[in-house]
Amino acid sequence: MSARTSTVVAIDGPAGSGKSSVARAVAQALGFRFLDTGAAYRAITWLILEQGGSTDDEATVVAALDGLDVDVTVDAAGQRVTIAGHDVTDAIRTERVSAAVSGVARVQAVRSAVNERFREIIRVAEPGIVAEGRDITTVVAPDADVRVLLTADEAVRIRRRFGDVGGDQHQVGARLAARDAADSTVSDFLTAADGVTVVDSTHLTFDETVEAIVRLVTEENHD
Ligand SMILES: Nc1ncnc2c1ncn2[C@@H]1O[C@H](COP(=O)(O)OP(=O)(O)O)[C@@H](O)[C@H]1O
Ligand SMILES: Nc1ccn([C@@H]2O[C@H](COP(=O)(O)OP(=O)(O)O)[C@@H](O)[C@H]2O)c(=O)n1
Repeated sequence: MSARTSTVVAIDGPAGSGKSSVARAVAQALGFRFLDTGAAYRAITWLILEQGGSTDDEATVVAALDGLDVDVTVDAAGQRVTIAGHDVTDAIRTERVSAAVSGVARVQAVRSAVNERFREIIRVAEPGIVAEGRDITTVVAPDADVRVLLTADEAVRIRRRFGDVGGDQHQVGARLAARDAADSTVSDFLTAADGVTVVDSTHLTFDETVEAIVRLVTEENHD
């Protein structure tokens, strides 16, 4: 038994599996906080691109950590991300950032720095928090009360992402697959670790997916 009184729900999974939208809805249903950890990696990526750098160059990525002032805040109104005082909540969602973010995520010094901040956010969250990303169930919060690997077939994930961003479906699919391939060399979010429950949303509606996870939390709290 941990001394923690709040409930921590950890969700990992590949791109387009529904992590951020489902996690946000689960948090709303339970009255919990919500943490989208990918936003921090995206913010650092945004900063490097803004400065004209390339995330392919590890030295550039490490240099961006020097004096880094990235803040992920979560309150009732949702999550805001600022970097060096700029609100980048919307700017970090562009395809340009998505295409470059894996270069930042593979740098261990970045992961250690952001994980420290995530753990602090999770530690103080009341009455609970839903945190989602690629390594929440395994590295950031392996002791979470409920740990979920949210999956869906790749074709379905591509269709969902295409529905959000539009453009050329073939290109959207190629980019999503390339990002998952790069990210999976860093974190294993394609197979469930011990004690992690797989929720496959391929044939579930959005609401059914949210309900499946809320049920896991409710069951855990009644144990
Ligand atoms: N079970 C589901 N059924 C249908 N659409 C879904 C489902 N889960 C998520 N979506 C939709 O798929 C899209 C991608 O979800 P998102 O939360 O951005 O995924 P991720 O954060 O894993 O990349 C969103 O438009 C979301 O509403
Ligand atoms: N816990 C996490 C979360 C995100 N990431 C990285 O951050 C990127 C953006 O994450 P995201 O959750 O916003 O991605 P989407 O699947 O929502 O597009 C991922 O492609 C990973 O490179 C990570 O390495 N570890």
